Amino acid sequence: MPYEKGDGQTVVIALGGNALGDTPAEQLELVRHTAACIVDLVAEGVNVVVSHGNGPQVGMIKNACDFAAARDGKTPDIPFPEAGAMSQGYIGYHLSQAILNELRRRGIDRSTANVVTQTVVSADDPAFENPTKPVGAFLTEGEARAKAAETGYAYREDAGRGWRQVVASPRPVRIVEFDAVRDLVEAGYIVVAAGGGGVPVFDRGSGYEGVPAVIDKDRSSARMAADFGADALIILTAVEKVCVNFNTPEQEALDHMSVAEAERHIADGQFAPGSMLPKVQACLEYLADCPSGRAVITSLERAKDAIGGRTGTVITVD
Ligand SMILES: Nc1ncnc2c1ncn2[C@@H]1O[C@H](COP(=O)(O)OP(=O)(O)O)[C@@H](O)[C@H]1O
Ligand SMILES: NC(=O)OP(=O)(O)O
Repeated sequence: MPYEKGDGQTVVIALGGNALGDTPAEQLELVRHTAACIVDLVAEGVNVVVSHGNGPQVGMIKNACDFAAARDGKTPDIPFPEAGAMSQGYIGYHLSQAILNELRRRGIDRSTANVVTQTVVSADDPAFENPTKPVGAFLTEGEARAKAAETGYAYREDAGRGWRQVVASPRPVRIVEFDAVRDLVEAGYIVVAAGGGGVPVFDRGSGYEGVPAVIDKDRSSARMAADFGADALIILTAVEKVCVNFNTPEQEALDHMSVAEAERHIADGQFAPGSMLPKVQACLEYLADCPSGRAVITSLERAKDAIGGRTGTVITVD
């Protein structure tokens, strides 16, 4: 099936933690399923840009490097932005390989491109004063307190699930490699970009400089979707639809929200901070810049049906 330039809609997909898992072996297994869901869209003629999270992975890489350095005294210190770039390479490699294998299995003549991406953030972003983004593995409170004393890193309780290291999560201002991503998409590649939100960098005028932080991948995906003027931003997570009164007997799944309705639900505290709230906020950021667009939150498994308008929670301006 040869690629025809310009056919189909362009969508930016943000992959949640359930698409990747927590260990290399788990990830290699899970991305086969993830790739099948992505190639379902490619087969429908959709031009796909894929972004993904990296919280567990960047924490794993940084922790392994810190452990090795403390143990052998020879492994160099690996700064956080470098660990973020490594996480993009590691996850992008698995995703890209799985997509290529699925394309080959279906006889679709397309290829992938991974772009290790930098994202400009602002030095005066208040997020630097208040670390909120969980990275790495879950710990007990005792383990977290011991780690904090040993390393000076910040740890917090994460939604009743355990304790995790937290780092600053500044707002994405600009995707540095956006022009390259656009050219690759226009040339017919399935592009993996802005993984982990992109490595956060300051633009010092004289050059870029890495920053120890993790940008929310849904917000960077929204930035990229707006820059594309994409037909849709698709946020894939573990639930088919956004709910009000989530996890209560009154839970109600939403098929559609206007921006005004979404803002009302946010004001009512319907979406949990650190999980669903940033996803809905990312959708609103995309729609603010791209008012004719469509933002969709759904599960990985229902991505194809959601593109076809058959499920998911769709958010539009009206
Ligand atoms: N109002 C809500 N409606 C639906 N899901 C919600 C809501 N509030 C919180 N959630 C939870 O948020 C999760 C998505 O957040 P999270 O797991 O952090 O995302 P990611 O898929 O990016 O890793 C859902 O799987 C669900 O368990
Ligand atoms: N960068 C990012 O948003 O990662 P998670 O989705 O794993 O939190």
